Amino acid sequence: MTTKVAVIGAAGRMGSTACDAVEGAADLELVGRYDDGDDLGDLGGADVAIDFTVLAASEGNVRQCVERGVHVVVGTSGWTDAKAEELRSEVEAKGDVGVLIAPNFAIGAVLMMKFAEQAARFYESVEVIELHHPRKVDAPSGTATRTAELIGAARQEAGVGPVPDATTKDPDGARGATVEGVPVHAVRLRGLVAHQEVLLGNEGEMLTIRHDSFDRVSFMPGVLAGVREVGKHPGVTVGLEHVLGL
Ligand SMILES: NC(=O)C1=CN([C@@H]2O[C@H](COP(=O)(O)OP(=O)(O)OC[C@H]3O[C@@H](n4cnc5c(N)ncnc54)[C@H](OP(=O)(O)O)[C@@H]3O)[C@@H](O)[C@H]2O)C=CC1
Ligand SMILES: O=C(O)C1=N[C@H](C(=O)O)C[C@H](O)C1
Repeated sequence: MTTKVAVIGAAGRMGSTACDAVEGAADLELVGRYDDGDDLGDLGGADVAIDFTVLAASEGNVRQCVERGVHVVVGTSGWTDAKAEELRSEVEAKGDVGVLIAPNFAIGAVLMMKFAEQAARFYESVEVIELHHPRKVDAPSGTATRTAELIGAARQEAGVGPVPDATTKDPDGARGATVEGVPVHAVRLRGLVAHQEVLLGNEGEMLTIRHDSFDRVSFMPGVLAGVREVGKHPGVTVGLEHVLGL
């Protein structure tokens, strides 16, 4: 039996790659492509919808899918824990419907976040540098934000104090954004796709954890795993690691 899939944001960079991936999978059938201004209607009878749009649109798209009893795999960045929490009771009220929100579908990026979370408690200093293509509209990236949240929580749990930093003068924000106490820096550079480094430092040593997506196909095994698994996870799940059993 095939799973029917609709893609929202289908003309975009990720949406079009996801359409190709669904069409290339023998167990999946692409039943709908939706973009800005399209009525989602019954989503072409889809079992699962994939959303790669912008946050402002994604929130409404997800709610419409849930209302229709369609599972959703969300890749759009900007879904904070608080937003996911707001959605939780609405999704749970629909019984079996599953919503999977993944800041990053690349397997290596999921591992990078996991490794950074594990390393966090051992280091005094930590900084996140995310590097992306210059057409990206949001900064810092969803992946960098999630990474910093995981690191911040691990440091807090272990009782690690604030990162040492003597800066008292930074009128132009050269030290970057601060997410959960972790400095986060965003680079936008022609030629890049999606990359991130987590730098962890102690007296006399540094650990660098780096992941590179050189092509958007890198996200597709994770997207397809999400499509296949989301129905087995009723409610709201944040992070592909839960689907991968990490
Ligand atoms: N989780 C992950 O692994 C990854 C997540 N992303 C995230 O996915 C999102 C999309 O990225 P990307 O594909 O590069 O961006 P694009 O701008 O290429 O694609 C976004 C698409 O969504 C469409 N869109 C905008 N508003 C709506 C709406 N209301 N309903 C339906 N479609 C709409 C846009 O149409 P139009 O151009 O006409 O406005 C466009 O076709 C971003 O948030 C990005 O950060 C990206 C890569 C990996
Ligand atoms: O916009 C992108 O390209 C990406 N967005 C996601 C993010 O914000 O983390 C995932 C990946 O970094 C690519």
